[in-house]
Amino acid sequence: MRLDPFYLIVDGADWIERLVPLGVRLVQLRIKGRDEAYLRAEIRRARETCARHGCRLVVNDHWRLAIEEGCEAVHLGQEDLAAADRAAIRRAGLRLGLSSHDPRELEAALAAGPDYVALGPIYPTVLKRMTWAPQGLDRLADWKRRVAPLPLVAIGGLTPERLSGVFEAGADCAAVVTDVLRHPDPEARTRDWLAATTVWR
Ligand SMILES: Cc1ncc(COP(=O)(O)OP(=O)(O)O)c(N)n1
Ligand SMILES: Cc1nc(C(=O)O)sc1CCOP(=O)(O)O
Ligand SMILES: [Mg+2]
Repeated sequence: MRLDPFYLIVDGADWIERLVPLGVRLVQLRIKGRDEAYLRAEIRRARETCARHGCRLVVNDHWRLAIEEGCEAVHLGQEDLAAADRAAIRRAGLRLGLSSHDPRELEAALAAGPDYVALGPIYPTVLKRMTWAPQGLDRLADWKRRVAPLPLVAIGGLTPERLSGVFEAGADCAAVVTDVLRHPDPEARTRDWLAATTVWR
């Protein structure tokens, strides 16, 4: 699986309608704490928008809905993975991205046969409470050696200014939430990310 180097993560289909038309090629819909009807409607809208704009959509957590809505990819954390029906995910032809935060989780992720592996948080993140200290770039380089030839996604506290370090350490792709969604001008920041990742595309 070849990943675009810019992986935008958003919490609603409205964001996808705003930002994907700017040229985003890889987006994750990450919605927490909503009921199934809401999630299904959001996934459907996101899928339609992404299909129109040639953007790959990854659904976070909700693999059953992703299958039912004919999506292409899901991202699961370790607890999500333990509870998921991997055979059903594979039968549906879904691509699978997995989180990892330590060597034990990396081993479990690789054993599940993913299409990419994510490592985080590379830098401190304000998005969610994490029990792991920032991993840093040396850890990322170590992960690259263990994960290749699968693509490696870096996540956590990333900004355009931090991208060269992250890609030079071995990441194939950089995922972001806060730096774009909480920017005063998310459209302009999305363009900054697209420009900053051009050289890695
Ligand atoms: C690309 C990417 N990497 C890591 C995560 C985190 O997934 P998870 O550990 O399941 O945590 P939540 O995002 O569900 O809170 C991700 N979503 N995407
Ligand atoms: C959702 C998520 N998962 C992480 C992990 O390490 O698995 S770090 C993270 C937050 C990423 O958001 P931001 O770009 O705002 O720091
Ligand atoms: Mg999850």
